[in-house]
Order: sequence, then structure tokens, then C-alpha cells
Amino acid sequence: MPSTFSYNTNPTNKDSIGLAISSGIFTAGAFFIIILAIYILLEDWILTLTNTIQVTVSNSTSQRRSKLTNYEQCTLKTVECLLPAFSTLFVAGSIKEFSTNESDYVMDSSIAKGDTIIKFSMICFLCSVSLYMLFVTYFAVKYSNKPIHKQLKVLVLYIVGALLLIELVYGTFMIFSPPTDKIYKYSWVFYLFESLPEVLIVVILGGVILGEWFFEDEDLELVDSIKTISIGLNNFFFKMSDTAYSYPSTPPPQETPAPPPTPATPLSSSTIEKFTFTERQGDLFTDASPTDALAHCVSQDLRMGKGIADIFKKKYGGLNELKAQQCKVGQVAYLRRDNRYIFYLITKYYVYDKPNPKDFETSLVELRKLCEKLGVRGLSVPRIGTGLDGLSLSFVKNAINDAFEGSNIRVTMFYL
Ligand SMILES: Nc1ncnc2c1ncn2[C@@H]1O[C@H](COP(=O)(O)OP(=O)(O)OC[C@H]2O[C@H](OP(=O)(O)O)[C@H](O)[C@@H]2O)[C@@H](O)[C@H]1O
Repeated sequence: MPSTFSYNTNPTNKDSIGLAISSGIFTAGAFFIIILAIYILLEDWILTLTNTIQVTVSNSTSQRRSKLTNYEQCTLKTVECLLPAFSTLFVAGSIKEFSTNESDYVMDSSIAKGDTIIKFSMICFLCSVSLYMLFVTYFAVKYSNKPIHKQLKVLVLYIVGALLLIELVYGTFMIFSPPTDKIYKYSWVFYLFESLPEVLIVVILGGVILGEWFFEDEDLELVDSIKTISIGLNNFFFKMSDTAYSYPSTPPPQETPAPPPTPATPLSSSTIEKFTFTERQGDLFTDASPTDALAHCVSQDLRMGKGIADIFKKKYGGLNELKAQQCKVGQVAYLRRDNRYIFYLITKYYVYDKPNPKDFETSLVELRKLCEKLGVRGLSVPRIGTGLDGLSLSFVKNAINDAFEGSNIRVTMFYL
């Protein structure tokens, strides 16, 4: 971003007038681009927060909707749409201040007007970035399950905003200070220092937008699926709360399309299956009946970093579908893959936690309810909770018996 020109010294020759005006235009343009970029980044980040997306799962499709209030969205959009106006004002002020060749009196009042316009637009830029910092805090607190100090992305957003604020505060000081002010003695410090925030902002934003290291793949997919309109004026009409994204609940084309779940047909008394619970040595993924549903335990953050959860993640993917279901501890998320249901019992908050036995039991009861709702008759599980989660096998077996007693579901527990 070109260095901020000291707008109180009015150049006299044509070249320096041209330089002053072009510096004003570059400065205004650079501020507009960088501030719009951090707002776009903010908006995309908001969509990846845990509680900003609502999913409604109907029989054939799942819909994702943003849960932001209209007020929140209008505020975000208004700031974004005002940015071009601030830049236009800055350029108009530069031109007004430096391109008059009227009589002294007319020139003085035109310079004063141009100067006022530039000062006003600088204040507007300053307010938009200050608002950005408030937005980051507000959305991080309101729409995320994690404490704000544990959200690395919030730190990145703050750093970007802070660098821009330094830039704008310095520029505002320069614009408001009279030419005799001692700040001009240190302007070389600012010019030197000023390039640092610019370089850092470009590196961070560049890395974030180009390198996309800011968002994980599934976040990008989630944002794209909700944000059906790209950057630009049409962004103005982008209504996150009205945009429902429907994605088929059947698996992507490369997988066998999942037929609708077979409704639980009433079985004749002779064929009603009773609840059975058997243990079998074998590999869950190769030895379980292909028509059995599978179930395992995960944390609410769906990291699935190790153990059998990692195998499930690699084998069935669907992280985005699972995230979109917004399940909490004690609930069960699920996918439909290879004509079977894959259940994810949310037994703890974070990957580094250990499940609370009560939550474990609750998730098993939820699993049973879901099996009955979806007409699942056969369910195969590993020794859930007994490995990384450290629960005792006897507790887990008792919990399964208690949860499924009285059902007509056949439960098989595989062990290696
Ligand atoms: N192919 C296979 N067939 C049959 N049995 C198999 C098998 N592969 C492994 N087993 C056995 O199945 C038991 C449980 O296997 P695990 O220890 O992984 O699961 P768990 O339920 O205790 O723990 C879940 C948390 O682990 C992760 O958390 P992280 O993100 O990694 O930190 C998740 O996210 C959860 O939150 C162990 O006896 C394994 O020997």
C-alpha cells in the first residue's frame, strides 16, 4: 500500500500535484482492497463456526442454512458496501485539494474542503476496521463452542486487523497533524514501519486466500456450499439466512447411490428378532455383515485423529456432512454409505477429552432410537470406548445391554 502522503502540504508544480493525486488514489484503492479482503475472510470464517450453520435433514436431502440473524448480516454487508464510498471520498478529496489552479482565495477554500473530505474518509476507514475487530470478537463468542482464547483463527484475524489499524491510525495522525507537528520529524520511522504491516498483511491474507491454509478442505467446501455468490456487488444481495443449500443425502456419484432406508416393516410374531448381543473376533470392516450398520465413538470436534475413528474417516469421509448435522455430546451423527448406515456416537467434547460414562450411555440410547427410526436391524461395533477412550469393557458391554434391551436389533461387537 503506497505510503500515506502528507496532505497538509499543498504541492505547487504539476508533477507533484499529479503525484499527490495518484498517491491519494492508490492509497484509497489499497485501503478498499485490503479492508474488503479482511471482511470477506471474516465472513467465510463465520460460516465455519460451529453454530452458524443449521441443517435440516429430510428424507431425501439435507439442507444447510446460515443461522446468522438478518441484523448481523445487514451490518456486515453494509460495512462492505460502504467501503467503495470511503475510497471515492478519499480520491475526491485528493483531487479537490490538489488540482485547483484558481485564485488564492478559491484555492484555499477548495484545499480546506478537499482536506476535510480526506480526513472524513480516513476516519470512516478507521471505523470500518475497528468494527471488524468487534465483529471478530462478537462472532467468536456467540457462534463458537470453543473459548475465544483457544481459537487460533481468531488470533490470525486479530493480527490482520491490528496491522491495518496501525496503518490507519498512523495515516490519520499524519492527515490531522499540522505540517509543523513534530510527527513529521519521525515520518521516516513510519514510512519504514509502515511497510512492515503492509508486507505482513499481504503475506497473511495472501497465505490465507491463496494458500488457503486458513481453512481446512471441509471448511472450504462448507463455505462454498453456503456462500452461493462470489465477491462483488451481487454480494450485496447475498442473504446468508435465506440461502438454503440442499445437498443430496445420498453419497457422491463415485459411491453406490443409497436407496431410501427400508421402513421398519412389521414382522410376523415368528420372525420378530429379539435383541441379541454377541462378541466376535474379527475385523469390523471386513468381517461384519455388509448389511449391518456400523457405529463407533468420536469427539464433538470430529477430529477423528487416531484409532478406529481415523479409519472410519479415511474410509467413509463425509466430514462435512457430519459437521453440518451439528451433533452435540450424547447425540449420534450418521452417514449413508454402501447401502448401510455409519453411526458416529459423540461421546466427548474435544479429541483430548475422555468420555463421561453418562454421556457414553446417553449416546447409546440415542443410537438405539436412531436405529429403530431408520429400520436398522443389524448393528456391528468395535469395542467402542475401550481403547483410546479408556472405558472398561465390562462397563461398555453393560451399557450396550442396557441401551438395547427390549429392541429387535442384533448387535455384534468385533474385536481383533
Ligand atoms: N478394524 C477393527 N475391527 C475391530 N476392532 C477394532 C478395529 N480397529 C480397532 N479396533 C478396536 O476397537 C477398539 C476401540 O478403538 P479406539 O481406541 O480407536 O476407539 P475408542 O472408542 O476407544 O476411542 C474413540 C476415540 O478415539 C478417537 O479419538 P482421537 O481423535 O483419536 O483422540 C475418536 O475420535 C474417539 O473420540 C479398540 O479395542 C481397538 O483395538
